[in-house]
Amino acid sequence: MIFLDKARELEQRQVDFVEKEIDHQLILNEQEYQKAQLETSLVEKNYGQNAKINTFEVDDQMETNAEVQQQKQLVAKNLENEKILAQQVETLKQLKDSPYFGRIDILDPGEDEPETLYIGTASLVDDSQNFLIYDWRAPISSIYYNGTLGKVTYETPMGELETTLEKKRQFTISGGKIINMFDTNETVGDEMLQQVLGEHSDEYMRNIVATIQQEQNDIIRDTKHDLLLVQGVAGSGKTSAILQRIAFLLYHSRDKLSADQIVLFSPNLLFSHYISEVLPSLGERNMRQVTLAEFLAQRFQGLKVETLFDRYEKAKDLTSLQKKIRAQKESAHFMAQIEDYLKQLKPTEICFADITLDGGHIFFSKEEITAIYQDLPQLMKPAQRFHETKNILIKRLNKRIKSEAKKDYVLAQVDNLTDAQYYQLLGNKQRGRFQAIDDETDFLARKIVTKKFEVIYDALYNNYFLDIYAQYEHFLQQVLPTGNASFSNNLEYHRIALEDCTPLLYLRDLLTGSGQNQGIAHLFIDEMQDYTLPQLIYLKYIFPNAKLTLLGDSEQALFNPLQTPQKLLTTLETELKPKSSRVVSLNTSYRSTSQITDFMKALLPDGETIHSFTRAGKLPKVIMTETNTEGLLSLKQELTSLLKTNDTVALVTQNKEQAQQLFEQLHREFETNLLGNEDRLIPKGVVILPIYLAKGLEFDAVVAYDISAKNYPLDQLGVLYTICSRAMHELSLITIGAPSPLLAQIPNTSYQLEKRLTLK
Ligand SMILES: Nc1ncnc2c1ncn2[C@@H]1O[C@H](COP(=O)(O)OP(=O)(O)OP(=O)(O)O)[C@@H](O)[C@H]1O
Repeated sequence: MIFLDKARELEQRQVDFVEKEIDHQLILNEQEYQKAQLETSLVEKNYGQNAKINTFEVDDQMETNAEVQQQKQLVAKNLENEKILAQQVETLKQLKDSPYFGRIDILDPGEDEPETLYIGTASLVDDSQNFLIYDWRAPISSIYYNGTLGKVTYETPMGELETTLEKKRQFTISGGKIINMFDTNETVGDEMLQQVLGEHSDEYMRNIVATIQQEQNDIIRDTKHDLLLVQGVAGSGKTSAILQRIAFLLYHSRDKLSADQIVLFSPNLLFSHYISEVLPSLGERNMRQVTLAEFLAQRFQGLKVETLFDRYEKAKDLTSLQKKIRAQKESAHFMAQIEDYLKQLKPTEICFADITLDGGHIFFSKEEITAIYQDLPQLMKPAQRFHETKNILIKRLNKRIKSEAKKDYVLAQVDNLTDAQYYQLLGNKQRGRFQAIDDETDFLARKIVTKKFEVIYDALYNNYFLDIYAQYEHFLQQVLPTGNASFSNNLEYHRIALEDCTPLLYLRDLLTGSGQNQGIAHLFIDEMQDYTLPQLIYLKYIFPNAKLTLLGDSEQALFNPLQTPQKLLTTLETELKPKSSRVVSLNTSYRSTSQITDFMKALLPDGETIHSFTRAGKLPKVIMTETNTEGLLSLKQELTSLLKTNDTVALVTQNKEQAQQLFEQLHREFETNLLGNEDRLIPKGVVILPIYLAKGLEFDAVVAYDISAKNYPLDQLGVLYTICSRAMHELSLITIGAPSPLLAQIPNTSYQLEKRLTLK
């Protein structure tokens, strides 16, 4: 005990010492920051004055332009500098509160004395280049996450190194004071994790760097594979792992990779907001984030794109023929059929469209465009041929601009230009500096005509001379005639079904050679079980240089059938053709108490593979009622009781309709928030939301209502499992009438049963 107190005292002294250094660096940084701010404002002021210089005389104008450009560059450089300093100040402030969370003592081969290293969210180096804190992403820090005491190895850019881990210590430091510390031989000890997981849910997800588990560390630090498939049970830290992985990748390829080259497809806007603070808390900029709905809406402007949620809501009303058609459109084979279709497509079958000028006057007719395409060598690929057709059309447009510019009406317009219009059209050119006066007139006349024909250029640029909808219909008529009616019908009402979106885009992009983004280096897809193979194939196609990290849990599949991780990997290897791939399974659920995890496990036929993390809580409750009135009364009582000890209580429903109904029934008595598609914030108190909006989220307590045989037949397993797995500390299920058969397989020791019987 005395020894422990002594050790703690020594460690607190070390913390104090580091804090002093942080204070010192903070003062210096803040001074630098203020200096940089002052410099920027001086340059800006100077820039403002220069910009006011008389620009009527041509020479003055040239001089001013050059000076202004120089000033502009200076401002940009200063602002960049300011941004870096501001970021450093921010990092130092974060370190000041909690400088580090780990310590390792290592003895390198040939050394007599072990070296002590402290590990935190960022590195801290003193004036003599001594590392007072090592960034958690540094190669040596991997020992903290992976190693148990004794001989260990770690990867460095120069290859694998060996050392001996003599001590591993974990800390909780807050406000510069050690709250808790202990030595451990485990990878990262349970005690600290229990403490973190026992806390209440927050508006934002937190980073997990202090307690990353070994199997999560494997995902975070994997730089070898082009396709990393993570299949993890609910709450196993998939989302957490990818966010730390992004921070890791940014750190490791600092000079080659920027946050803009990373795209994360997230399940909904609530989730996007929920995870938005993790990277900034690690001193990194956020990656680009998009939902599939946003991505598609951008590409189908003017059409209402069916969302995953619409698809889910209407799934129950589909006829068996509709289901069959949808399954065909959602198969990888369908994408292959598009490729085959294009290989044998005749030029006359390409659905070119007229390009018209305002007022409907045909500028390039579809016959003219078809003829151009037809005359090009047959050996060319469709995309090349299309591209060449476009080039020829642009050349013809330029020729037309040239000849049109000579017409009298245009020359008359040049004569009538005001001074301001004249200078605006001249742009960077200097008045009176053309070789001949006619050149200047010709230049201006062409500018006027170019402006007039801008719509034609836009149409060419955007490939509007291809009627892609007609083309897709033509394709459907050839390969899946039964699938054409619904597509055409939707189009008439300016709608498009989700299953038609990616095949249509793929057809368009292959035909026109457009749509690809070579600059994206990493593509992350969360909740990948909700994506169809054509969607994944298309995303891989448009981001050809991106390494893929796909995360999912097939048990939480709301839309697609279950698949084992290995089978899924084989399918993805065939369809996405990565150079190297790896599947990682995460089987421990960290989110929920062990009682809730055990309950969820029992729901699943193969649930024994799930491990619950040892965090104790109350048994989940199953409240059985017989009538709607009784069910509602029990629900109100349960919410009241849960609100006493939980910040956020979520009533998660199967669909939007149920959520709306419950909101109507509750909002007069409870401060209740009904969450919809466009919501970004999760308020405290009672929130009501359909399951597809709760994907990826977690709440202190979850209530599932009316878990009756009618609402939850056996095929609703994925939905019920996902609802239950959103709960961190408490879970209650209320049944009305005959309970769902899904509850039958749960041993009655796994929950607390309450029966509310009607007194007749
Ligand atoms: N190593 C860890 N240390 C601390 N907390 C962790 C760790 N791993 C996971 N958690 C916590 O467990 C919860 C679930 O994590 P996360 O949301 O990343 O899991 P998930 O696998 O994406 O879940 P789901 O698929 O159910 O949405 C979060 O609160 C997260 O902070």
